[in-house]
Amino acid sequence: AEKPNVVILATGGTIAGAGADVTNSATYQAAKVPVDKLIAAIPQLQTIANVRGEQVFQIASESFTNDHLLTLGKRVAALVKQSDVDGVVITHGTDTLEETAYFLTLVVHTEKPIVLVGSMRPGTAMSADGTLNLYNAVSVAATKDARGKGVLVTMNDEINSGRDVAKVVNLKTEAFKSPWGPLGMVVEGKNYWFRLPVKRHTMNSEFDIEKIDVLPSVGIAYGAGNVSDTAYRALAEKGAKAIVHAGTGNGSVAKAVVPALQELRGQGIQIIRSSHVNAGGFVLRNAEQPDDKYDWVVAHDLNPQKAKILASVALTQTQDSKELQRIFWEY
Ligand SMILES: NC(=O)CC[C@H](N)C(=O)O
Repeated sequence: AEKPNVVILATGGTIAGAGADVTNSATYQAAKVPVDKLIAAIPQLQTIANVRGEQVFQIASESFTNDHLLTLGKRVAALVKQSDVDGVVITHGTDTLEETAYFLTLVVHTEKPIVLVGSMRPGTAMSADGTLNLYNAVSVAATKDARGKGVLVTMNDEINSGRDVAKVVNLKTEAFKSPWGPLGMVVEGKNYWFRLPVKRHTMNSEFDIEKIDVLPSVGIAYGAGNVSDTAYRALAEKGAKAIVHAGTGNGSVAKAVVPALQELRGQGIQIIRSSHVNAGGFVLRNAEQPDDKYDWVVAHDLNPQKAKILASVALTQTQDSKELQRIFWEY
């Protein structure tokens, strides 16, 4: 049989990082090594697929903007339409990898595998994890088994859903976890699957990158003890169309903040209650706060940064809070 064709879109991050010494596992510069060098370092890639690379960006992922998301999304959407492309791998910094993975899950209409991958150690370090992670990502993108399962993330031998995986530990190579468990494992270039995502994604999404040219501004403000309403009001003043409340516990909102959020909702800004508990928040509607009365939205199980992505994608299509809540339940 002919080998599948896999395109690697490189965006930077630690997987393209370089340090001064082999002992530098955490002190290094991200986004240094070009994609052709990453590919050339793993000749075994060519035994599983015809692999070619494109350098889309060369940045650390904390500097991703909405414009980067749109540029990358449109490139992925164009590639998956080509008959000579069977799968796409995206190398990415790990800090916002979960945001990009979720964004692509929402807006790219394809059954072809799209796999995001990063690393926790630069390629110059002892026990660098990038080569195996990239080999695994290409092997997943090259297989028909990965089709129709939504955007995937391969790190540390696990295959996770791009929808719910998050970076939950830094420094460790087991940095990425989904609160609902991995979809599968990849071992010696073979993938083994155990579950499927049930939320709407890719082919079944009502959103389409080809119809999105601007993402509305959505801000995140953090809940903690002794919090004030300053950050919420500042985001509103700078033109946020929605504010994600990165709340404590079940997205709870401090007494000092509730009046500001009621007022901002009155001005038309959408208020979205999420939770920043890091092993997986789960916000219940009308539990901690009377969301129906205040006309607020709850983020379901999405962490604040994923809630921000879904809100900005959804706001390209609706300004209605009920519709927004439906979208937060379905995606
Ligand atoms: N491990 C990493 O990739 C982190 C490096 C950098 N902060 C980034 O996200 O691009």
